[in-house]
Amino acid sequence: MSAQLRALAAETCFLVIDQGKSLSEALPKAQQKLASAPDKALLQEICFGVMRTLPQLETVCQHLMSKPLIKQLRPLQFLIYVGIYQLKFMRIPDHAAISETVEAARSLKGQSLTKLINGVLRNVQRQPALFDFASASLAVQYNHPGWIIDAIKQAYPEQWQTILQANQHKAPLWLRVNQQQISPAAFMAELTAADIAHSQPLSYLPVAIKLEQARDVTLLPGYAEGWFSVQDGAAQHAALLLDSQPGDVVLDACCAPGGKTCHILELTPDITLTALDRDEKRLARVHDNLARLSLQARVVAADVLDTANWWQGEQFDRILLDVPCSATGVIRRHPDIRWLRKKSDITPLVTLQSEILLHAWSLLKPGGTLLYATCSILPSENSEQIQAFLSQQPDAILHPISIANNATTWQILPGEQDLDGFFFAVLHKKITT
Ligand SMILES: C[S@@+](CC[C@H](N)C(=O)[O-])C[C@H]1O[C@@H](n2cnc3c(N)ncnc32)[C@H](O)[C@@H]1O
Repeated sequence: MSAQLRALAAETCFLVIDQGKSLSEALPKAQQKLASAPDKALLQEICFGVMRTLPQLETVCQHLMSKPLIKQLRPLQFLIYVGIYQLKFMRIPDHAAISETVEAARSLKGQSLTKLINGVLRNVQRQPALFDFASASLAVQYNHPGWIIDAIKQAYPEQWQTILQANQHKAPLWLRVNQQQISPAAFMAELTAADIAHSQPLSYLPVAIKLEQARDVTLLPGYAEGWFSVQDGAAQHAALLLDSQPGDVVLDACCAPGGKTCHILELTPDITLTALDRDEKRLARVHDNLARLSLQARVVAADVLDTANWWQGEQFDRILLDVPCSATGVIRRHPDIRWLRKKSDITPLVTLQSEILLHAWSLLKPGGTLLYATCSILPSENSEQIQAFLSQQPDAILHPISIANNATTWQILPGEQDLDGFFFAVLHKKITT
């Protein structure tokens, strides 16, 4: 636990909140600068924690500082948040949290601010009432931006508080066993032998294994051999619902980084699968995953809307559309999403989703199945999107989802059965004569 670690945490939070970088991009770069696994984990815990509590940290600072630090001093403002987060939410001894944070200010060119930072942190230590937010705005009480709170409240008048609270919890680590390599029972025996606590909580998804504690998955048994992949339990429903059959010609139209592509192939290796994505950088991960899991697909870098560039002229039996979305269902796993995503992003996303859906529909065989999926919990991207599509497409019908009590669309909310928030709709194309 060092001053360097605190300085890295402050710089990482600054890059995300002020510069708009994603935490999954900024954090690994910062972690590379630390040698030990515990330090890397601590850096993650602090950065995730600051993302989860930013409005409360800002509010406390508003009470203790005449004005926030600006311009080139912004990283030092984040250092103060890092210090307060440790004092209030972590089990680090106060004296260590304060002295290491003050020391970190020097490496962030804040020698002249060490007194101020020390003073703010000592006040936080002395005044627990600063953390009474009962009469604060909902944004501060729930640590989410107002527009997300409003949207969730409107869509889920009964459950909005539960959803916002679920977003504050750490997500468990879900694995998916690659049944082409090992059975779930044999894999769990390996975990038990390695003394790794695990459970198999979803009766209809025997390959979904939950680990309570975050770990370096490359050190788990069978990583290099392709025995398993990391994938949330909710996302593991996609390949099941697509239900591809041996011999099918299948399209995974938004495939990168390939989690669902690989699951489809693990269930039905004897299909012809085109895995397409327009992001070449993300497609590199699809190639890596296929290679590690010993699976095969035709991987194509193209925009699904630009058919002339990639389509070989044969309609598909099954299409998976895991469309780009607001990711409002996975805020607990990616706590920075709530700050990076803007209200103005939603309408263009809904338009793109509807274009992709309409276009993909024309590539589906009559009698075929299209699975529409998002990791969003906003109705505009989910149920309303599907209703609008059905009203334009008389040859489309919804297929009831048996694992969801035959509901015609399935919205999983974050935290339900310890899963991420996800949406599924299974669409059948009627055969018209
Ligand atoms: C939710 S992610 C897919 C996750 C993936 N299915 C998995 O399980 O690993 C959405 C993907 O859609 C891709 N995408 C967005 N617009 C696209 C388009 N017009 N054509 C093809 N891919 C697109 C993005 O690059 C992104 O990788």
